[in-house]
Amino acid sequence: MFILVNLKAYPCDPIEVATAARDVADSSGVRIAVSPQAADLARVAETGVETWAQHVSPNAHGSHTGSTLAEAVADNGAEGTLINHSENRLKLADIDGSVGAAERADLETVVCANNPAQIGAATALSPDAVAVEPPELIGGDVSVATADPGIVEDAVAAAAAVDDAVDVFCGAGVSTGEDVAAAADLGASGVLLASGVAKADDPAAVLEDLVSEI
Ligand SMILES: O=C[C@H](O)COP(=O)(O)O
Repeated sequence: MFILVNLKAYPCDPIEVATAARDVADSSGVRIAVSPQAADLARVAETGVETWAQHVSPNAHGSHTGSTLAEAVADNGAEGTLINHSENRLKLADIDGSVGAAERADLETVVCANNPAQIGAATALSPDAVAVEPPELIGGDVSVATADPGIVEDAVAAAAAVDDAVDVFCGAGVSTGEDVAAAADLGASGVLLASGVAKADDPAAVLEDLVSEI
């Protein structure tokens, strides 16, 4: 299982989380990545943790004020990027463009989607992975794998029907090792989570728990 921790715009210390994630990944052997604000990418990457961007623009170099270029995040240490997160939705053409931009910059890609139908469409764009996240469960206390296991199973089936080389992750409300194990049992090969770590008093303890049943 891949554990991808999105720090969103939470007021946490990205270096504290990154350092804890690096240490837990090293001691457990579990793949863990941290996705900070774009401005924090370089210093998070310097900790040695696998570092992901939260978004990349479909644009290439040029007159695109405010864009976050795939090349720029890669140059600042990112190894992958989220695309089309529920809190940063893109048009289909821009999702396609962002996947292409990420591939040009050698970034791994996870395209987020709300439901299995969107997962099928996202899979057709050939990212490395897709992530299903029911928006109503994001930021809550109940894991998607507990609250709506069918959506994870349906997302896995929807992706496999299009391209079984694309991995399927799930997210929303994931905060414990039990949640990660439940996601794996439903066919997910990774989890995308945020508040469980970013809002925790002790992020290291949460990360230790997250890997405890893998
Ligand atoms: O990117 C992460 C997801 O939106 C899940 O967020 P959450 O773990 O706070 O529910």
